[in-house]
Amino acid sequence: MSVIKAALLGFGTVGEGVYTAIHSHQQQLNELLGVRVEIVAVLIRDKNKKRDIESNILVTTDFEEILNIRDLDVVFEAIVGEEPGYTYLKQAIDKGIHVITANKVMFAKYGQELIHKAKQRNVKLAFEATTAGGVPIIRTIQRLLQVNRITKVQGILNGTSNFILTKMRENKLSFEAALHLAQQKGYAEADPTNDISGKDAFCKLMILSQLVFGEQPCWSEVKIEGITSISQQQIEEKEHQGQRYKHIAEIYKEGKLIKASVKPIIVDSNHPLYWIEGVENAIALEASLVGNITLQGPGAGKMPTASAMIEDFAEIVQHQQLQEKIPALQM
Ligand SMILES: NC(=O)C1=CN([C@@H]2O[C@H](COP(=O)(O)OP(=O)(O)OC[C@H]3O[C@@H](n4cnc5c(N)ncnc54)[C@H](OP(=O)(O)O)[C@@H]3O)[C@@H](O)[C@H]2O)C=CC1
Ligand SMILES: N[C@@H](CC=O)C(=O)O
Repeated sequence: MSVIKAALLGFGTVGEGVYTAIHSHQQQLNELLGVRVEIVAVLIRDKNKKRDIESNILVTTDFEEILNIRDLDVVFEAIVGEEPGYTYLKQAIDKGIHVITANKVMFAKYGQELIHKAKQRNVKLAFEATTAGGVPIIRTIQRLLQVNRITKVQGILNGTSNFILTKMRENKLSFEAALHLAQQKGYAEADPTNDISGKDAFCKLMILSQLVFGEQPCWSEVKIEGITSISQQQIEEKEHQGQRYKHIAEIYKEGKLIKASVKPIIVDSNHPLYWIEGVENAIALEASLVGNITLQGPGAGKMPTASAMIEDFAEIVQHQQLQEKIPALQM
C-alpha cells in the first residue's frame, strides 16, 4: 500500500483535531483511497509545550525542516493570522506540495493569489475549513452549484458569536462567561477579537464572495459590526417579544456592485436563521435554478473543522489518483 506523507502546520485545536482524525479514520482512508496516511512532521511555535505526539514524528519550529522532507505530499495549515501562513503556503506550493488550509484571515486576503499559484504548479489547494467549520459550503458551491447563478448569500458564519448570544439568552450567562466557555470549547480563537468584532465572519464572507461572484467588495466599504454592544437586557427584551439577535453576514449584487454587511440583526421565528443556535452556523443561498438552499452544521470546534480538512484531503488524493490514470487531466 502506498504511503501519503503529511505535515501539520499548527497543533492547536484544529491541528490536533486533524492528527486525531487521521489516526481514528486511518482504516476508512485506507479503504477509500488505498493509501496509508503518515504524519511525518508537526510545526509549532513553542517547543516547550507538552503535546501528545508520537515520538517518531518530527516536531519543529523551523518550517525549512518541513520543506526539506523528501516526498512530502501535503501540508495541513492550521496556524493563525496572515503571516507566516501565507509565506509558508507559497513555499509549499512552489515545492509541489498540496495544501489544505483552515486559516481564513490569511485566505480571505491571499486566497486568489494562492489558487493561481497552485494551478500554475499543478498542485491542489483546498480551503473548506476556512468557512463555517464543518459545514461543506465551499464544496457545495464549487461542485454542486456550478450552473446555477447564486444571487445572494446570507448566513451565520461565526460559531463563537452565535454560541455567546445563545448562552446569554438561554442560560442568562454574562457576555464574558459565555465567551470564556466558547474559548474552553475551542470555538473562539486564542485572541477572540475577530470573533466578537465581526472580523472573523467578514473574512469568511469575503471568501464566499470570491467564490460566488469571482470578486470581493472593497473591504473598507463593508460595514462590520460585532456582538459586543448587545446587552443581556436587550436580549431578554427581544426574547419576550418572540425575537432573537443573530449575527448575520450577507452579500448580494446590485447591478455590478457587490453589497455586503456583517452585523447583528433582530429576527423573529419566521426567519430561517432564528432557529440556528449555539455553535451552529447556517448559510442560506439564493440561486437561479434551484431557488433557496440552507446548509447548517457545527461552525467551529476541533473535530468539525478537522472533518472539513480530512474531506478536502480525501478529495485531493482521489483527484491525484485520477490524474495519474489520465495524465492529460488538468488540475
Ligand atoms: N478553532 C476553530 O474552531 C477553527 C479555527 N480555524 C482556523 O484554524 C487556524 C488554527 O486555529 P486553532 O487551532 O483554533 O488555533 P490555536 O491557537 O488553538 O492553535 C494554533 C497553532 O498554531 C501554532 N502557531 C501559531 N503561530 C505559529 C507560527 N508563527 N509558527 C508556527 N506555529 C504557529 C501554535 O503553536 P503553539 O502550539 O506552539 O502555540 C498552535 O499549535 C486559525 O487560522 C483559525 O482561524 C478555522 C476553523 C475553525
Ligand atoms: N472562531 C471561529 C472558528 C471557526 O472558524 C468561530 O467561532 O466561528
